[in-house]
Amino acid sequence: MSSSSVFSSQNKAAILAQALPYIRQFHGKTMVIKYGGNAMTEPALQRAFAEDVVLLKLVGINPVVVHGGGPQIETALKRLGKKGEFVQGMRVTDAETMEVVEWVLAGEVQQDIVGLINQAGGKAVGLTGRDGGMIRAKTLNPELGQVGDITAIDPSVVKALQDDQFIPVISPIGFGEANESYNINADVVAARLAMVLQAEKLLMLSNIPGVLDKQGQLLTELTMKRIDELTADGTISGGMIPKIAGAVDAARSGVNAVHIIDGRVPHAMLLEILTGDAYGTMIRSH
Ligand SMILES: Nc1ncnc2c1ncn2[C@@H]1O[C@H](COP(=O)(O)OP(=O)(O)O)[C@@H](O)[C@H]1O
Ligand SMILES: CC(=O)N[C@@H](CCC(=O)OP(=O)(O)O)C(=O)O
Repeated sequence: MSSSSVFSSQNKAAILAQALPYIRQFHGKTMVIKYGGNAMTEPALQRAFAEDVVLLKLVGINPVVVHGGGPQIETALKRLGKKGEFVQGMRVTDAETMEVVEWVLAGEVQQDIVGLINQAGGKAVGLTGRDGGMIRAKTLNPELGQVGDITAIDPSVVKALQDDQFIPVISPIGFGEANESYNINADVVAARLAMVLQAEKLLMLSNIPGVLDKQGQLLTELTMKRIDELTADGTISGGMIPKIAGAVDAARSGVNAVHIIDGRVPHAMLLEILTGDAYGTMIRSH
């Protein structure tokens, strides 16, 4: 069905006009967008995502993209006869896995996103946490190998790029005291960057409608108390653990709005930012 048969001209005009107060409110503000590996599997959806990012930039909002790539790393490991192992949503990362992680994230995944944003008319620049000395890390837990715990973030390279109208696209890789590489969960990087950049919003795009309860129903809003309950009873598990932890940290540290939204819904991010409609799960700081 073409979109013209769904929306009348008046409806389209109403939707566009609705965006104006949001464009005004968010002009000049930074929004950190976590683009999860599970949300980037469909070419048409990837193009829609890139268009949304460019549109945000063109209306004066500063998008900063932090990408994941868990499933893409998994595919590459499989080719080498290896299988990923996760503990509490973190990939156990031996030296060989670290090489694959860097090669996949800073290679094909990042370059695909950069290419699509540029094709859509933006000026994207791919970075890892090494660039501009952005993300310093240390070992999180020796049992997880080279999984990084962020010790410091220097966002000056991101700010410089933003000021020159570039769109930063960041791979979640950090570096340590001896210049060693660290694999950091992309949700954690996005949340920490949102905090240091004092972002207006942190949007996390995944392959689920939002946070679901035990019955699989969408929870549209989550308070800290409810998050504690859902974590304690195991409703929040696997990849949702670092996502929620990052969301909570960001919400508590002054990021105005933190949303977990469905990256499989075309333009969900744009609708969330530029209309009065609520999508996915919003995490509250109290
Ligand atoms: N309560 C929950 N609600 C929704 N998803 C959950 C929940 N608990 C665990 N998950 C899992 O978390 C996954 C999202 O995290 P992750 O796989 O890291 O996604 P991404 O790669 O998009 O960051 C979901 O696909 C789902 O399997
Ligand atoms: C330590 C850790 O788990 N790192 C992640 C980094 C990529 C990521 O976070 O990708 P998604 O956002 O697609 O899950 C990993 O190796 O899979």
